[in-house]
Amino acid sequence: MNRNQLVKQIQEKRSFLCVGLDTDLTKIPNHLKNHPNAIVAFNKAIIDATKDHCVSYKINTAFYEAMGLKGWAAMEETVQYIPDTHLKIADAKRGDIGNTSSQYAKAFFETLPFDAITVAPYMGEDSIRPFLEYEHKWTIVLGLTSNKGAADFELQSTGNQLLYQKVLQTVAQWGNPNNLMFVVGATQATELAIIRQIIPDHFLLVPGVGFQGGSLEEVSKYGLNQQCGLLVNASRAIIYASSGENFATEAKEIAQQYQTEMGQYLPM
Ligand SMILES: O=C(O)c1cc(=O)[nH]c(=O)n1[C@@H]1O[C@H](COP(=O)(O)O)[C@@H](O)[C@H]1O
Repeated sequence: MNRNQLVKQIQEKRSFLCVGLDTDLTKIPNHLKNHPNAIVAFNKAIIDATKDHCVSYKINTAFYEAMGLKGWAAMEETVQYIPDTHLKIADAKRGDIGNTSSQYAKAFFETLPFDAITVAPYMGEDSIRPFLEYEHKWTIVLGLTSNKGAADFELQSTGNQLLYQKVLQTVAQWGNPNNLMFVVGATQATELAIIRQIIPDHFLLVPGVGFQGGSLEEVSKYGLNQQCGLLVNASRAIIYASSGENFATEAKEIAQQYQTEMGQYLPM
């Protein structure tokens, strides 16, 4: 999916919501737990219920990898079920020497039909290049993350800027706003004004609203650009909105609430 297609989806739906499929067998409703393909049944119901209110789905691969072969199969079936109108993100946080990153890129962009993958920048340019070589695919590099540990490295000073700012500035030169996004945690909304000075045009993937306490209003205030430029992710707040048989209806309700609020903030 290219940038124009993504922006068109956002305009049409008046939503920049990304639903996170962090599906955990221990947290899905009891009535589904004995289903022979429980994770997929849960994900399909969530996708059916929320697809009109979001423009993207993010599959956090850890939740699937933790289940071994069955989990990997569930991930494959889930990503194939996501409509092509929606940006399909593999939240895999990969990155290794170039030779190995090429295999990660192949796994998620060729073997699996993802549009985007999250990547850690620590190993530098050659670890990120193989992902950027794919046309119409997106590399989403960790910038300023939502967790407490962001203070350990990302927020440390390196001369006249913070480390995460150096990452944004440097990585932005390796790609362009059509194939590169950055992760910025919603809990870091006040930094967004500075971030927009460094990368005014790029899309940002912003997790951390809902359970982690980030504010959609703040994120929108400081993070929106003329083409929206934001994908705000919520996982647990949506998919576990209810642990009862009405889980999909409740998920839809929360997704719709996000959509309505986003519509009020969108500049276009
Ligand atoms: O890359 C991510 O998606 C990510 C980066 C970050 O800084 N913080 C963060 O929470 N995430 C992911 O975003 C999702 C947040 O989930 P909820 O807190 O349940 O909405 C999880 O899949 C996290 O792994």
